[in-house]
Amino acid sequence: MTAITIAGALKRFGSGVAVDDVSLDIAEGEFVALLGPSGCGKTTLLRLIAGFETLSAGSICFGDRLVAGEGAHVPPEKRKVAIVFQSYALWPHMTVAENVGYALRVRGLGKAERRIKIGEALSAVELSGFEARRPADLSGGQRQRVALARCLAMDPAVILLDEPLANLDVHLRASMEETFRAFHERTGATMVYVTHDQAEAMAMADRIAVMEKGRILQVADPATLYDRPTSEGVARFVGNGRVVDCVILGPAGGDQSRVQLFGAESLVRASIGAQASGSGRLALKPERLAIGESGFAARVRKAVFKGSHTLYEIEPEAAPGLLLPLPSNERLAIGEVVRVSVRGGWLLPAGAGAAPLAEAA
Ligand SMILES: Nc1ncnc2c1ncn2[C@@H]1O[C@H](COP(=O)(O)OP(=O)(O)OP(=O)(O)O)[C@@H](O)[C@H]1O
Repeated sequence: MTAITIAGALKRFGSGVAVDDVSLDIAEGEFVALLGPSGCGKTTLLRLIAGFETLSAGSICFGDRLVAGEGAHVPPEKRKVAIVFQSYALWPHMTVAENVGYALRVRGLGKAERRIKIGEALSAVELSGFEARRPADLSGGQRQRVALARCLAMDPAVILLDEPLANLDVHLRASMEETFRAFHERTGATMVYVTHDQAEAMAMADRIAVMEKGRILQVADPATLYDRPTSEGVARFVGNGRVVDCVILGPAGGDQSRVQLFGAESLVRASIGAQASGSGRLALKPERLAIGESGFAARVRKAVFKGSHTLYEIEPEAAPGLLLPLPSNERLAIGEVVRVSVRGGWLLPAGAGAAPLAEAA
């Protein structure tokens, strides 16, 4: 397996910049997701890693080996990368075993060796016994697992995945997330996974790079991205967050600060770079708001029953026109005024930037 070092990667298409000065270190055996809205440059970055695009500036190394940049461009077939796309691109006339073993045959491996590698690869995706089936006789999820087995049999240094679950229905996606996770644990492969679906990225990746307009806004493990965003863009994009104005009253010990929010005082978490006083920007996740006895006053404006809970939209009395999502099991009437407390708001670092990123899907 191979570490990937991307340094100052730039990709221009004509006058447009698709990937803008991206630096990212991916450790050997790490599972990194590239997450962001449509057009943010994640597929282009993946294609640069694969070698399908040439860099306009910067460099990419696999381990110690320079594969792109400084006049070098190692072609895709020499990079030992395997790619899994949305469309599985299986040969319909070949059996599962033939599909998985095709590239091995082209490479000149003998029959016995091929059989072993095919067996191992199919076992890694839990498809042992499916060798003789044809793609038409498989479900969508099984086909995607054959595509995974095919790339595994190639013994790749790096596995790149471009929205591989986009064509599958919701139930299948959940079970395929499990398959990818198990596959990663079992193989220890270095994996880079492109998606615009944050739940998918959160469920699988060791770290997530959130991209916007060709740049990486933040790279962190899923919990850090969710709880400690460093920019307004990430705070909004991840976990359907909202960013609101508050007044910082002062530190409250540890990483806590006291803030005035919609006319009530709250304890929130603060980053090291957060200001000690003055006006601040507070990141709120819907499930960190709770209806109770204390807190700011807000009017219930909308209610959508979701089965396990009801998703309310509340309008703080101190901020007319601002609607905040709040999931709750309480039964509240539209128009009712409630008290809302903040549990675990996150005071953004000063200068976190107000660049808007498309709301999460
Ligand atoms: N071959 C190309 N020629 C010109 N512009 C391109 C080319 N490929 C990508 N772009 C542009 O580069 C930007 C980034 O595209 P890219 O496909 O990397 O985004 P993405 O985040 O993967 O989006 P999506 O999720 O929609 O696939 C877009 O503005 C796109 O139009």
